[in-house]
Amino acid sequence: MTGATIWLTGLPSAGKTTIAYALAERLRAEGHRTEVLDGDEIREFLSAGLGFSREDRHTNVQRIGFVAGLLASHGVKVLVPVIAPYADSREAVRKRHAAASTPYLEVHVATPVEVCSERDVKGLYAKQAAGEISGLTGVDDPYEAPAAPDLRIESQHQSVDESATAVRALLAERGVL
Ligand SMILES: Nc1ncnc2c1ncn2[C@@H]1O[C@H](COP(=O)(O)OS(=O)(=O)O)[C@@H](OP(=O)(O)O)[C@H]1O
Ligand SMILES: Nc1ncnc2c1ncn2[C@@H]1O[C@H](COP(=O)(O)OP(=O)(O)O)[C@@H](O)[C@H]1O
Repeated sequence: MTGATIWLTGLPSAGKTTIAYALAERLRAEGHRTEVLDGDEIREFLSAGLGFSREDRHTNVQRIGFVAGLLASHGVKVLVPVIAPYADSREAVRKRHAAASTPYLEVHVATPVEVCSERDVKGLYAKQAAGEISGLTGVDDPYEAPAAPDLRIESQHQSVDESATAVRALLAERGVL
């Protein structure tokens, strides 16, 4: 079975987690070994204690990239719904996968910040607006959008099912399925 890391990058509430779990369910039903490395879970365990400074986000992304690469090298389809706001952090993960000849695909869930802040799944945009938190990605903290992702998803114009189908089609096109 061909393994791969599929990184879903984008702003909070863009739809990364929802798409990852929807696709994971489908891939598992088709018999593919699949894992989701959810940012929130990782921050509770593997990256416990890390915050949201540039340095901590970089460390978080490198740790997740390392684990994803290991799993992928053993034939697992690894879905990674993690913001990964810095281009150099993502590039380092991509390079390590390339060095190990492990497939790596980058999906930009490119939902505009206006839509994300309306969805506000975790209430973070409201908290930032109320001055209760700062350093929120895409609002008062940087998000460096990928210049050339393998796929760009505009989740504001499609259903979850359509978004998951688009990512699945990318995997098929790149010979990962
Ligand atoms: N300041 C700030 N900025 C961005 N996100 C914040 C922040 N504080 C908490 N959160 C919540 O933590 C989740 C982001 O963690 P990640 O590990 O995906 O981010 S990162 O790649 O390390 O930047 C992210 O999850 P998602 O909403 O699923 O993206 C947020 O809910
Ligand atoms: N096409 C779509 N893809 C993904 N999520 C969507 C889509 N359309 C609407 N949504 C909604 O947007 C929200 C995205 O939340 P979530 O997946 O937690 O975002 P993130 O993981 O990027 O923070 C969910 O409530 C989801 O139902």
